[in-house]
Amino acid sequence: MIHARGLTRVFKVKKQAVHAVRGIDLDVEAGRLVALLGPNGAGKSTTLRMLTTLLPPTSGTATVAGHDVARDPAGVRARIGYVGQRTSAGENFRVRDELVTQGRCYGLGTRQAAARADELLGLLDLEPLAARLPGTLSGGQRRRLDIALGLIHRPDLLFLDEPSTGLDPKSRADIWQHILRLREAYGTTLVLTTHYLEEADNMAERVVIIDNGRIIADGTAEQLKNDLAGDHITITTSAEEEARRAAGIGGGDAEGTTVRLRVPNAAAALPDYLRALDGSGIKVTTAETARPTLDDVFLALTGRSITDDDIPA
Ligand SMILES: Nc1ncnc2c1ncn2[C@@H]1O[C@H](COP(=O)(O)OP(=O)(O)OP(=O)(O)O)[C@@H](O)[C@H]1O
Repeated sequence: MIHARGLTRVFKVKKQAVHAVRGIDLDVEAGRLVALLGPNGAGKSTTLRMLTTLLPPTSGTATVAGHDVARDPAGVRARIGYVGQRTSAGENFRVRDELVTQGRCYGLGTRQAAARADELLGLLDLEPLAARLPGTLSGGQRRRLDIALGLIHRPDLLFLDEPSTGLDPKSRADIWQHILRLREAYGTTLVLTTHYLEEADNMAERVVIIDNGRIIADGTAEQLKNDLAGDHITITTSAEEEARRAAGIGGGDAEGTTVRLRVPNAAAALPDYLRALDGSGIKVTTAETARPTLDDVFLALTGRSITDDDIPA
């Protein structure tokens, strides 16, 4: 469904080059749900905008839904839907009319557009809001309308740029429920960007981590966590001197009376570690294990947290 090679975009800002995307290779098979995860400014939106033909690449190639983004942008657009960060609904038509008008814009006949609008109103739980003006909808409801607008022409592939950003936790969960539901109903390939770690972790089948314009990791959340981060063991001791010794024994870091280790399988490693500490006369007061998060993966790869603000230009 997507085949991109060396996709690159450089912006010129006051004669300075901003390397937003630095040679991305990406293949996405039909029917997949892929999350592009990365900190602010990593290049996620720019990648999406190139794949959706909204922005020409500086170099590199991409075929999307069987059409080349540079040579046949109209062919790409006819087969994809795009839900951008800003709302796409206008203010003049009521919700259902907005959908029908959008369908007509995509070349559907009036009856066909109306039938499709009704189908999407049902799928996205917008039926009770069909006669409202978009301006009167809540953030989450508006987002659902945006998704319906992106789906009106039955695209094979839907791009969503930060679909849940700016929503409260309940509306975020609700948007995800609808995204998963439409995937089940239509088998649409979904490519979305997010900087919410838990969402990428829990919802996407595949997570592509982007940093500083490059793909730095690509796989299922479980694969990435197992291969790149490892589990954590955290223990506390009664004295700082004991913590330092305990860190030495386990190969971890001590901070005050707390020691953290990274191990491939914490549940299996903990009993041996505790025995070793006991044998060295170190008194452990608490011990716990934890699975890594995608932020641990990002940290292991870049030395930074994904929520850090200081992103290189
Ligand atoms: N039109 C533009 N002109 C100049 N620089 C731009 C433009 N669009 C993006 N950039 C720069 O390119 C880099 C990547 O931006 P992009 O919006 O793709 O990141 P992002 O990962 O989507 O971030 P966010 O999560 O904040 O949307 C940033 O340094 C940004 O400032």
